[in-house]
Amino acid sequence: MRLELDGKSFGHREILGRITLTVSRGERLAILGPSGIGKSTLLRILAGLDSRFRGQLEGGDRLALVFQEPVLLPWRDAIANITIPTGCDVDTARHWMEQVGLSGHEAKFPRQMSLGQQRRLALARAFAAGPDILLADEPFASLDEDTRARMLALTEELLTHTGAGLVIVTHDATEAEALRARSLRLSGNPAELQKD
Ligand SMILES: Nc1ncnc2c1ncn2[C@@H]1O[C@H](COP(=O)(O)OP(=O)(O)OP(=O)(O)O)[C@@H](O)[C@H]1O
Repeated sequence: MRLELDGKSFGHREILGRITLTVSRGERLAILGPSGIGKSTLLRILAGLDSRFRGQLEGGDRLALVFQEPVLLPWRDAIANITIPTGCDVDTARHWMEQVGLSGHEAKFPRQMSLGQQRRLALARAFAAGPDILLADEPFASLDEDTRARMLALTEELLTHTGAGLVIVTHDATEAEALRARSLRLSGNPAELQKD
């Protein structure tokens, strides 16, 4: 995918300036920057969730999204939480649950799972969609250190295994390192991207 952004504003406030970004399969990119600078706004534009910007987005890639909140279907069990949104079959859903270490939890409802397990389920759902590029907005925030380290290692492994590309928004440069992602930093007003 390629984004050529000339600018993005909310009302009269110019949030993002000129930004050019290209990401393909196998490439990993981390977007760093302080709270409120426009990281999530940029990711939403890349995801096609916000089309009210000046510039051009060239797509064609299959995308999957992971957010800070797992955003699961509360009245469906774990397997259905993968099959319904992705359209994959039950065997594929089981395979991805196994990949993220959730074998045996297939019939559980989200509320019966810990936050770490729910996040892993959201990750399994994302990979079950067979994405060319995974777009992730702070998916490891507010996890305890051990769970965070395990989730980072798991995500790195699955990216390598599937060859999917990554754009991750994070406050934390160590996450970019753990994921072997190239770091770019949003700064300025309106914000632009600089090499970290
Ligand atoms: N829908 C909206 N309407 C108006 N202003 C918005 C909207 N969404 C975001 N903003 C503003 O745009 C700016 C950038 O927000 P954004 O959520 O992209 O920042 P962020 O870098 O992701 O922050 P954080 O790290 O805290 O999540 C903020 O000042 C925010 O208040």
